[in-house]
Amino acid sequence: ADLETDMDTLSDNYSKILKTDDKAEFLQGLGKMREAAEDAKKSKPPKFASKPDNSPEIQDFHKGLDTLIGQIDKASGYAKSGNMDEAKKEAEGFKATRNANHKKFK
Ligand code: HEM
Repeated sequence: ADLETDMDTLSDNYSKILKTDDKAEFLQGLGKMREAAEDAKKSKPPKFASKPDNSPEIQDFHKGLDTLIGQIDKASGYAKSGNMDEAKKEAEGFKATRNANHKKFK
């Protein structure tokens, strides 16, 4: 998918997971977020469209997505072991990653 579509998928599922306390629904939403974040690595931010893949800008873009993926995996781990409170707390932390990366790349 293109970057905008991946971001819309991140956004839709992020709203869902913040609203639910249902473990299965939470994990399903995180799974879709993870796929979208991985897929986003195939694109470049429009403002850095002409930068090569090995440029500092694109490497830093990938690093931002990997940070989010790491947080998604942590939240999944908590949810799988039944600790929904910790899982939701971890998910709240996605916001800081989103905001920091949007400042640089959006
Ligand atoms: C929970 C995490 C995130 C959410 C919910 C989110 C959501 C969004 C949304 C709703 C948009 C606007 C899409 C549109 O124009 O239709 C957007 C754009 C964008 N986001 Fe994110 N984002 C997240 C994380 C990130 C991360 C980690 C990065 C980079 C490492 C990133 C980079 C961008 C860029 C470059 C755009 C502009 C895309 C374009 O203009 O084509 N986002 N994001």
